[in-house]
Amino acid sequence: MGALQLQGLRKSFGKTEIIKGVDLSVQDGEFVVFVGPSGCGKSTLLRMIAGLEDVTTGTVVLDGEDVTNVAPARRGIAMVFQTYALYPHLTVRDNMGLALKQAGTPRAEIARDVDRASTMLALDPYLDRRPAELSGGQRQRVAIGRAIVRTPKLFVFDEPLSNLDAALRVATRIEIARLHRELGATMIYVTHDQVEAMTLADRIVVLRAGEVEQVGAPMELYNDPDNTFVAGFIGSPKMNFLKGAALGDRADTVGIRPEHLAISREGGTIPGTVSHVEKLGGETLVYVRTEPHGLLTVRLFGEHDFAVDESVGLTPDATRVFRFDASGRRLR
Ligand SMILES: Nc1ncnc2c1ncn2[C@@H]1O[C@H](COP(=O)(O)OP(=O)(O)OP(=O)(O)O)[C@@H](O)[C@H]1O
Repeated sequence: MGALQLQGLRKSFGKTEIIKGVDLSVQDGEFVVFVGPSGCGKSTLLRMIAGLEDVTTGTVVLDGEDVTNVAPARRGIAMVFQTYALYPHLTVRDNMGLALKQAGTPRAEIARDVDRASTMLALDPYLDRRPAELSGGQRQRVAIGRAIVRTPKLFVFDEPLSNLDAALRVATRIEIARLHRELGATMIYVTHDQVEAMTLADRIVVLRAGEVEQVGAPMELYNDPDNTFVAGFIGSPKMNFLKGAALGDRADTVGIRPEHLAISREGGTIPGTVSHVEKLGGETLVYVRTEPHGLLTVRLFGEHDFAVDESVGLTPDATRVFRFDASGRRLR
């Protein structure tokens, strides 16, 4: 139940091709996250899977069935969006049970399924309220509950947490991870949030301008990126890119993560000047102006007192550098 194959998927709006040939196989029960810069086509791809957007060429296969031309409601896919799209005049209970009611499900069965979902999502105390009487996080839980009661083959989520404040985002993220474990359902999730992608995904799909750059488990992408794009996109703060020639390195570009760049007042391989310091509590980020590499980021654990305009030296941990050729491809 819930295996998905995308084969040669393409999508054009007018003359502009937005999705440029995507092949992807998602296993039953897998949690796959789409990430990529704004406008790269994440939502469009998700909407093509759900049937909300026509496919220009290619096929969508769900559970072994070609659903490319099947209407959204008949695909067995439940969708959760950034905006909750709840019916304001219906109670939480009725919002959650509506799809089942419309499908002609017997009343007792609806009540049982709604109760089960509401218990999973800790919504029991709110079943008789209307959406206006709920917080944003509670509303999003109702939208998720509405998806669960349909026992879909596949869940698709389009930035479901981006309207929530920081604390609620964390709580709801953990709930989604738990739901995935409990339901064992296939989930496809679009986000621009690094932490959501890293913590929720079994595999992350990195998209760039309508094409797949790399697919892999979060730590695989972090530890073994194929190119400068993936290396720069996965990880926050992002990887530093240095000029190989200036370091006497055979590579065009040398990548080093901020946590693998040592900083010292006594000097180092790369001289520079502190341009800015951010103390985040548990860690300190020091931004250092260098020649010819530009602004580099150093990540230190704990609190550190580097001052703006101070002269420092940076030294990359030689065992943690990534090498890339002039086209950005990884040299292994
Ligand atoms: N209905 C449409 N007509 C024309 N162009 C569209 C349409 N929908 C999306 N696009 C374009 O397709 C591209 C991809 O959009 P999409 O919403 O899929 O990107 P995204 O990766 O989800 O971006 P974001 O992270 O900003 O939400 C964008 O350039 C967008 O302007």
